[in-house]
Amino acid sequence: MAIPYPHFIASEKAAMEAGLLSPSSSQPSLILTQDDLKKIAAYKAVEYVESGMVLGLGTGSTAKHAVARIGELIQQGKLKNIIGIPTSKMTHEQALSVGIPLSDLDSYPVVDLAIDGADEVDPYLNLVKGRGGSLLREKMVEGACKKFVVIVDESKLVNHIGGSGLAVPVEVIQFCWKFTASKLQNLFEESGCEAKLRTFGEKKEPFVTDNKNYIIDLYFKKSIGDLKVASDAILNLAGVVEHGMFLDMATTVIIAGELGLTVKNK
Ligand SMILES: O=C(CO)[C@H](O)[C@H](O)COP(=O)(O)O
Repeated sequence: MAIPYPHFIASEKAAMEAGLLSPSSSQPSLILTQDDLKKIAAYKAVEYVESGMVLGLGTGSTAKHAVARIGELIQQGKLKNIIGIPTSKMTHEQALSVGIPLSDLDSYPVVDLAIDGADEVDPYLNLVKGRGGSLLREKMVEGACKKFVVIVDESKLVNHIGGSGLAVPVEVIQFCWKFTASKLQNLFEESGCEAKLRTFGEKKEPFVTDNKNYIIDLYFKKSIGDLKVASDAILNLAGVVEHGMFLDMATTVIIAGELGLTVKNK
């Protein structure tokens, strides 16, 4: 998606660092893609990183720009003694490839800062995550961090979680997943909920997470209602491992959009 973007207002520094703007251009005039916006938000978030930090490394097409940038700054000697805690096997691979030393929550139970994308962000900074399938490890790592910076382009902003009509993912064990899916759907009957097993490929094989679980995607026709009540009800079902609503977890959300960067703090 190309977004016409004639006036770059708030994020010239981030755009320059992201290689999207030359320092010599006096009248910035850019056509930015959605991926450019993701990169700008990611580079801005990396400004929060300091040497010596234990860092939660998110997963997805936005977070991958942050991981690449952190690797670049380590290679340039501008960041030292960083320990990365990846939130997926994919991010683990990428972080190794760009030279970020890695560890895990067993060795580092307190994470200084995590940077990750999101699928939805509401006005209270509640999130939906996990459409990329990594919600369990993301919730563990991001739940252990002192500061959680979320990076999104403006297409991720919603008025109500689940209100976009797109998936709210729930990670479930494989055993009798149909039973769990029907329990989930019944929980939210009044919200017009449809529970669907996530599949991939032409053969529609079940998508299997890094933890060898399945994902049931919940689609809501009407409001989910109170998010904390919904969260507790989902987590109370045997067979459910975790869900993708990240309530009251983000401390900062960086949004890249048509008018530049917006930074929202809790
Ligand atoms: O939760 C996630 C993966 O489990 C991602 O952070 C989320 O899906 C956003 O991804 P992207 O930056 O590719 O839009």
